[in-house]
Amino acid sequence: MARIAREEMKKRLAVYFIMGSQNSERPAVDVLKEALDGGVTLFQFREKGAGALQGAEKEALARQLQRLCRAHGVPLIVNDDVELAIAIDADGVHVGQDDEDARRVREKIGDKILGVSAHNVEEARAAIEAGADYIGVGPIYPTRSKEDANEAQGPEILRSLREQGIAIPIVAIGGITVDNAQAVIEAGADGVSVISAIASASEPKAVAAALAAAVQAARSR
Ligand SMILES: Cc1ncc(COP(=O)(O)OP(=O)(O)O)c(N)n1
Ligand SMILES: Cc1nc(C(=O)O)sc1CCOP(=O)(O)O
Ligand SMILES: [Mg+2]
Repeated sequence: MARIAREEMKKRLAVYFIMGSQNSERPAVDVLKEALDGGVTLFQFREKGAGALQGAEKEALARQLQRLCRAHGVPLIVNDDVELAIAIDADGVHVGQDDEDARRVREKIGDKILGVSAHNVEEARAAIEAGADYIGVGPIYPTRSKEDANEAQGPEILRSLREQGIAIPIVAIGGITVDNAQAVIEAGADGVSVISAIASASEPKAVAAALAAAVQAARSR
């Protein structure tokens, strides 16, 4: 298997849904099934925070969600837990600045997809050097889904990274909804990453479809 090509990565980032069992009152499997039917293009398993599953239960849920993703041809990325990603043969891993060193993660996961969080141009350059396939930039807008989130930076951070020559695929994250998705793509992101917009929706399929349409509309401008 070879590293994912840049253009393929950009396409995959279009509607990047992140979820763990703690993000919805409904079973995660049901929410993900509907979201995939709506057009989610990439999924991150992020089992984290109060009430998060651990150990064998966490791995069992990851494998359940992975079966769904595979049935839809959508890659599954594991958040933080590199050993779990390797154990279940996930498609990739996402790590932040306080997680395992990205260069070390690249060594461990070979050609799997590597996503790294970056909040400024220095972190973006370091992520590229470490072998990231994409960077997650946020929070763009205020979020209630991450306890230790930084201050919201607005879409200007995306424009600024592009102006400073950062060409790696970028997914924007934090407070993104159907209403502001076009603005972040126009500012330079290749896709949008969301938790609550889909996980808390009464109709995840409809929201995923609306996000896909918004990204597509902004891309074709
Ligand atoms: C796509 C994407 N972007 C950013 C993050 C945040 O990662 P991190 O800063 O490590 O925070 P946690 O998600 O681990 O709490 C992400 N998970 N995904
Ligand atoms: C997981 C995560 N990382 C962020 C960052 O800024 O790095 S913001 C965030 C939570 C995104 O959830 P919502 O779509 O509900 O705002
Ligand atoms: Mg992390």
